[in-house]
Amino acid sequence: MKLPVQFEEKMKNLLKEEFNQYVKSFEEKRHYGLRVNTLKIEPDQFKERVDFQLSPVPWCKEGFYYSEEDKPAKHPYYYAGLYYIQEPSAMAPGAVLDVQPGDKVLDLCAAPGGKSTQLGAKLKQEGVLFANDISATRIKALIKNIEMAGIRNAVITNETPERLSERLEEYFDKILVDAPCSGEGMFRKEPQALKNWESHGVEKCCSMQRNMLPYAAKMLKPGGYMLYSTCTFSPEENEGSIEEFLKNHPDFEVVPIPHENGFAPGRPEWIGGRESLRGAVRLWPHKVKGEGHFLVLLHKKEGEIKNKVFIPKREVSDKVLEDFYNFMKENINVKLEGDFKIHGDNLYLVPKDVPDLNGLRIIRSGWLLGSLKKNRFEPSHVMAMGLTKDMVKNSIDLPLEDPNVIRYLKGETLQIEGHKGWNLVCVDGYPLGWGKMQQNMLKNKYYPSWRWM
Ligand SMILES: C[S@@+](CC[C@H](N)C(=O)[O-])C[C@H]1O[C@@H](n2cnc3c(N)ncnc32)[C@H](O)[C@@H]1O
Repeated sequence: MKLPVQFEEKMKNLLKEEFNQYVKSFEEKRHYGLRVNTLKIEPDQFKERVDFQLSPVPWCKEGFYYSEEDKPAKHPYYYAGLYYIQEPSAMAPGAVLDVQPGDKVLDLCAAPGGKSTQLGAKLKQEGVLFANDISATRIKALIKNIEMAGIRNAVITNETPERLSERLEEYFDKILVDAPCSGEGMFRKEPQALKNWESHGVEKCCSMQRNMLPYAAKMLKPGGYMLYSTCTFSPEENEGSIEEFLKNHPDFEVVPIPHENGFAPGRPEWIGGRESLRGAVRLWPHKVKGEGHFLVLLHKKEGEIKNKVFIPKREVSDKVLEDFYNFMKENINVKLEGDFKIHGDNLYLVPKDVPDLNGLRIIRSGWLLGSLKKNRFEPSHVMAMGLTKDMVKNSIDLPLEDPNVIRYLKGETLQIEGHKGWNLVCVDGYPLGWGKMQQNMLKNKYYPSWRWM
């Protein structure tokens, strides 16, 4: 691989005798990874069900390397949201940030959602995940990935960190800032990263990172944790951006991340930074089976919350929800508790304790249940993905080898027997979407834009 001369020279100066080993890693094959979605299945069960050649990623207990021949993106279980295809090093930030069910979590730079889906799984549907990204195009993949994963407690926003911070001051327990960066760690995985490096230089990225970090800090509760990560090697964007941040935020300190599983320490000496930055982590492609990454965990000092965020009472009248309640009575075995919200004709279940967000660019206010049409409720594909088979009255459970699985995913009508009306179509018990049964024919309600091609 031809690396930019300027980049090679810089890395040679930094790494000295280690440089040869480092640069040799660019000639080696990249590693492929997938992360099991524990909202749907446990890793052990998953391993038994698939015939991929899996071996564990040391730093992420749900993460596995797979072989190039496995093709996991072309498997019905992928469509059922049982796993997310993720570069192994990219699993590290979500593994290190200790998210607990019930936490309020922000993923500030979330698209396409690799880390959001990981954090969402850790929340186990309790608490709230705010997944934000500034890019209106990249956010489309974020929506799809969160919805496919069956995360019911996510709010998706398309905002600047500054505007978010005006409304969500001291609100979050945990924040991930997976910052835009020059992407040097991705040169081996994505040749496009080399081109981006030339247009999105280190300097430009530093300024974006240094600009957003104070807003992220403002949104963190006293006593909360913030994880900053990049997929680049440049000291300026890593130890440098954090040194700059810590200079202006004495209420934050570095929490050392254990240097195990091949994790190498931060290098404060490269930017004349404080010693505690050695507690950061660098993932080097010549030391781990994965691409280049940097992570640092920061803790905000304990203290009183000065800015209590106002949580409005959301009430939608039973009259408006009548068709929805009728649908629930006929089709769903559980009661959905919480606040409902209507946008246009879309009905959402809003996660607990979400503040008033009026005026912000909200892409999803919570779990999109469906739409209130004239005299009926139409459940959404997103609702199907967030359900389990035992939550519905009627389902059609197809075994993996049944050709109807692929037919369903292609959007075809199925000649099949089942209960009249709405059915949750599953593969081996895992929901794929809705179908509506009419006289031995299952009308396919699979999302047209997600179809198997
Ligand atoms: C490294 S990528 C995030 C990858 C993502 N966390 C994942 O795991 O899939 C950085 C993201 O930051 C977004 N971004 C850039 N500037 C931003 C800003 N000022 N506020 C929020 N997001 C921003 C980009 O659109 C990009 O999607």
